[in-house]
Amino acid sequence: MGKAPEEEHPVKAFGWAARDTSGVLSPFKFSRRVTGDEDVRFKILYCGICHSDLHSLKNEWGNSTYPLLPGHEVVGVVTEVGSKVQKYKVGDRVGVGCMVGACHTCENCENNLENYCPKMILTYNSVNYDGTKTYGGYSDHMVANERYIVRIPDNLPLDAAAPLLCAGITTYSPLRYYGLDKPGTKVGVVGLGGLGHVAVKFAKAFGAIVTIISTSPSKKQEAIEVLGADSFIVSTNPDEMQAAMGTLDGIIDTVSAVHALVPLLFLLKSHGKIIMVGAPDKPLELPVFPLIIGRKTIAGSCIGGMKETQEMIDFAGKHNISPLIEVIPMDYVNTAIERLIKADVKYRFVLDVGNTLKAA
Ligand SMILES: NC(=O)c1ccc[n+]([C@@H]2O[C@H](COP(=O)([O-])OP(=O)(O)OC[C@H]3O[C@@H](n4cnc5c(N)ncnc54)[C@H](O)[C@@H]3O)[C@@H](O)[C@H]2O)c1
Ligand SMILES: [Zn+2]
Repeated sequence: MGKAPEEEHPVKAFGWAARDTSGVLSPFKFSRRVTGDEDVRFKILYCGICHSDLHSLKNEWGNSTYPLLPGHEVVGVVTEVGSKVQKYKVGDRVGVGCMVGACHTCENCENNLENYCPKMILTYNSVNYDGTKTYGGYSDHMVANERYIVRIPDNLPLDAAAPLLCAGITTYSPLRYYGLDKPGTKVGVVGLGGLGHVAVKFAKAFGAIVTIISTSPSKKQEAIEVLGADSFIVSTNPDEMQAAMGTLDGIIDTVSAVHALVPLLFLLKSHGKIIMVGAPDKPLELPVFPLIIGRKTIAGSCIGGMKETQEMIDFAGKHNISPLIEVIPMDYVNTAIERLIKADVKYRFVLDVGNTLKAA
């Protein structure tokens, strides 16, 4: 039997965790390590709620261990730094995204792609170098090696910057890697939630012509007037889908549940690509003929490396890209999760941890 979460490390910590697959969160006492030589400790002020938190809370991917304390869009202010920390000082505005560790010797790590390291340590529901569990950002403070700390640009509000640490990098990285970042490129975005709406903002900032493909006609006006999308297709409307056939260079697919790929393949030009970032818990159906005809690609992408994450958030600062958020108190978290299941959020819940997380 290992030690209780509260006794594992010297520094007391407090947050909200789920104890079982019901996913219901409640106050939870645990502990975090002392600030190591290369560590940055920060007080958490805000934490975004990603759909991955929901998948994990309810063990939809089959890999959850409990207690599970989610949160990987974590921002706050530095309270302590280790003696060898170079880049940060007390008072800096910083964040942590989906990872807090990797092997640092494999080919991916050497190429600044810690996100593809087989030994990547996730911010929560993962195992630390010392064998203890990782706990996420629905909590009072965080400690991480400075390599996994991101500096938040001065002009970005901290609450709205939080979602960039997952939703931001997860959409920025494939737009860049798959060449969908060129002015005039025709980019489709499927699923207008947390990831999707940020994908629209980045694609627009790159100069792309952006089409949203959504099941919800009610989102159209805002998508065009507020998010700046160039067009909006209702995926359940055959006429609109038919009219857009063969028009897109690439599609970022952020849908969190099982859905049809073939209608999306038909929207692509020849040589077009669909990049899957949404992570449904069950396999999607993929007939190959719509792929062969027109030499189309279906690919995937997982968050982004730390170097690219800093680049992404600096780009967001430069172009004033702020996710649209609904800031909520900590004790609203279970209601927020229920609303996220119904896609009832525009477009990201962000927990006001700093003002509303009360120690037991
Ligand atoms: N690849 C990665 O690195 C990565 C990173 C973060 C999140 N994710 C995954 O991306 C997905 C989206 O995350 P999010 O936080 O943006 O979620 P979200 O709930 O904010 O958005 C999901 C969107 O998908 C739409 N949707 C749901 N079911 C649908 C269906 N059957 N058909 C069409 N549209 C549907 C919803 O209306 C919503 O707009 C999740 O599966 C999440 O786990 C992956
Ligand atoms: Zn996420």
